[in-house]
Amino acid sequence: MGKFQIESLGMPHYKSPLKLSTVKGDNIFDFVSDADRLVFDQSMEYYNHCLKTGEAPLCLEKAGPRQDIFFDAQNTTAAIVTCGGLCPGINNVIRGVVMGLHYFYGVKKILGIPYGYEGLNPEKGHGFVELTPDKVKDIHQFGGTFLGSSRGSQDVSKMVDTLQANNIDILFAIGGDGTLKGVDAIGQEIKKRNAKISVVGIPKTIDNDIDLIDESFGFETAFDVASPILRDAHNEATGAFNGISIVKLMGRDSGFIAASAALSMPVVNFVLVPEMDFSLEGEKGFLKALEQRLELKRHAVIVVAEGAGQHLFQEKSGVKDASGNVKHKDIGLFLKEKIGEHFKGSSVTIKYIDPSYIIRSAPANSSDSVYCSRLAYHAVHGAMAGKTRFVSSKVNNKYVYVPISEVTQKRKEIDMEGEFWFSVLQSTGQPFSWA
Ligand SMILES: Nc1ncnc2c1ncn2[C@@H]1O[C@H](COP(=O)(O)OP(=O)(O)OP(=O)(O)O)[C@@H](O)[C@H]1O
Ligand SMILES: O=P(O)(O)OC[C@H]1O[C@](O)(CO)[C@@H](O)[C@@H]1O
Ligand SMILES: [Mg+2]
Repeated sequence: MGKFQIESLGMPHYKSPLKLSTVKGDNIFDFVSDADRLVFDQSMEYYNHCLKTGEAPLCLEKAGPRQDIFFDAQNTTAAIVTCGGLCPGINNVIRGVVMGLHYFYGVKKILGIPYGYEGLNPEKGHGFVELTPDKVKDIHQFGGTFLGSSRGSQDVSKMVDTLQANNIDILFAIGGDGTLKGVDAIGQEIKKRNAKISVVGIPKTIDNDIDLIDESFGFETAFDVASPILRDAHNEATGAFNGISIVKLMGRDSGFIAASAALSMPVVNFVLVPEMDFSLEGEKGFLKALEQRLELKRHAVIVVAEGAGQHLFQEKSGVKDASGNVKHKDIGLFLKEKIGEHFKGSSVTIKYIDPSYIIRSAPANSSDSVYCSRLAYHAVHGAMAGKTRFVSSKVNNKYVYVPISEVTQKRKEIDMEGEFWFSVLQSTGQPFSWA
């Protein structure tokens, strides 16, 4: 199977109940065909490479409703699970999937799986929640997840047993890299058993660290919530002679939230992210740069991502969460302590702000709400067509289906040589390099 080729459960043999068109110009949306593809790498360099080598360009399958579908909607049971940390917009996605299944296709039975993959382990005794349009119609107004979530591994084989025992035909998993690896493993087990169950991922993480896709839903809301906190941190810093505000923002291994929040509220003087190597001491160290900044302006705002500067700790964090993710040492408090020691004896006021979970438990902003609905509808169309082990996503600003295995190979990080990071440096005025 070629790269980016979406796996299918079999020949679609039902006609879609959607009254769409197949001709252009009639003002009715056209069904999307599996042959509708979009070139992945749009650079001139890649175009020239393809011309030179005769290679066909790598393409992604366009998302959208198919004319022929795999599942008989009347007899289809779908299920939705949400796993990992909270993220703005989860409820919008749940709502969108339920509405799409019910109103577009007429699917009658939709089950909510409580508390993440735990809910697929009958020994936990969580049961299922029956989801109807009436039950989910208002949930987009709230942050969090209507279904509850969890971390921690579950036996893949047992989870597939549960799907089969409950005649579930489609599983929608809303989650980050771990969830997507999990649902891909479930998909592989389903394939081994030659069962006809479609598994679909909808990438969720405020860290925005899912590879290949433009952005994960909820990320924008997260830095939107962080933005006024930075404004206020700036007020605190300017309110004192040599005032320093340190704000720690989430971002386990990628610093997108810290960097985007700083760009959205351009009062930040230093952004420290996990992708960055920096030292505290020395002529080119962070403390020297901070000293120079205070000398010049008498205040400074520092935004530090949770996973930044872990190399500065003498001992690595040995602590992991239930899913095996490393729980990083507290870089915010560490910085506060080191800055305090460095400026000991001089008149410096340090304010430390840790908004922590506040940025991810908020409801989705308008832009994320739009995004969540569209991702959910596309997930429904792909699943009903019998596609499996794919994520509904946006790449190069277009809605596409991408094999889950392609987005879970590595984590997305800020490119330190890229224009995005350069814009952060232009905004903060911090040194381009710490070496
Ligand atoms: N390779 C895997 N196979 C099966 N299940 C997995 C795998 N990796 C992770 N999981 C499961 O996926 C679930 C969610 O994983 P995790 O806690 O890492 O959150 P996440 O989806 O990555 O979201 P977040 O962005 O909050 O980290 C957990 O129940 C975890 O055990
Ligand atoms: O404390 P929890 O719920 O395990 O989650 C913390 C982690 O989850 C994230 O918010 C991603 O979902 C990370 O930024 C953070 O490191
Ligand atoms: Mg994760």
